[in-house]
Amino acid sequence: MSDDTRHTPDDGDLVAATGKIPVPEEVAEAVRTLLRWAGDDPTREGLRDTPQRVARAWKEYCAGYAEHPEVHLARVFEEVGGYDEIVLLKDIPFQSHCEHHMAPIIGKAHIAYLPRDHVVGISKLARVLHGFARRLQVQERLTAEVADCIWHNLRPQGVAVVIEASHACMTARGVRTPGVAMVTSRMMGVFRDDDRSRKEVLALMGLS
Ligand SMILES: Nc1nc2c(ncn2[C@@H]2O[C@H](COP(=O)(O)OP(=O)(O)OP(=O)(O)O)[C@@H](O)[C@H]2O)c(=O)[nH]1
Ligand SMILES: [Zn+2]
Repeated sequence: MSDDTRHTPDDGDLVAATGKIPVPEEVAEAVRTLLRWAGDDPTREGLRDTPQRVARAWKEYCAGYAEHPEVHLARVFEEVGGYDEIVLLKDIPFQSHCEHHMAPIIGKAHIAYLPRDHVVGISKLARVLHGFARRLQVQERLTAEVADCIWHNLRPQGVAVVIEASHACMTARGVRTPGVAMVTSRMMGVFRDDDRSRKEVLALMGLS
């Protein structure tokens, strides 16, 4: 018998062969417990692989815990022809999960800043958003974390973040009220201190 046939696959082999991370048995068992508690039979065929799927899905929903979103703001560009007006990334779709019910939060964000000397690659603002959104959140903290990250790492003259989202814990359960959007905002620097700048950025976001 060759070494290969006696070989027991380990975690590295599983990742290499399927691209899937291994799921610890205690995590799978926790999902089985939840399935039983919900009223179903985790041994029936359709649910047999569900614990692994659910566990991997949660790793994906919560991938932000393994990220440091500020790294996306490390590379800046200074040759912008003296551009010193608002930069806005509008209608960025995102998904998060509320920390109270672990239910989806689905919405869009508008992220703006007024540069000081340098700008950042525009995709990086969306990367910062997703880095914080892929965690268990409340919308207020998500809004604040995105704004603070840009403020402290880019050191711009102003930051404005507005998030509009619907919470499945309100639409699919509990009060069961669909069609409701929660709106949160964080204004920093000139957008907080200067009425004209704040009005300008809100108008660009289509919110006034
Ligand atoms: N402020 C805020 N509240 C949130 C967010 N996500 C969920 N919630 C709310 O968190 C609250 C938790 O309330 P609790 O009374 O502890 O939980 P509950 O009994 O399940 O509440 P109901 O959802 O009203 O049934 C609910 O009112 C949710 O709507 C969020 O991002 N921000
Ligand atoms: Zn919730």
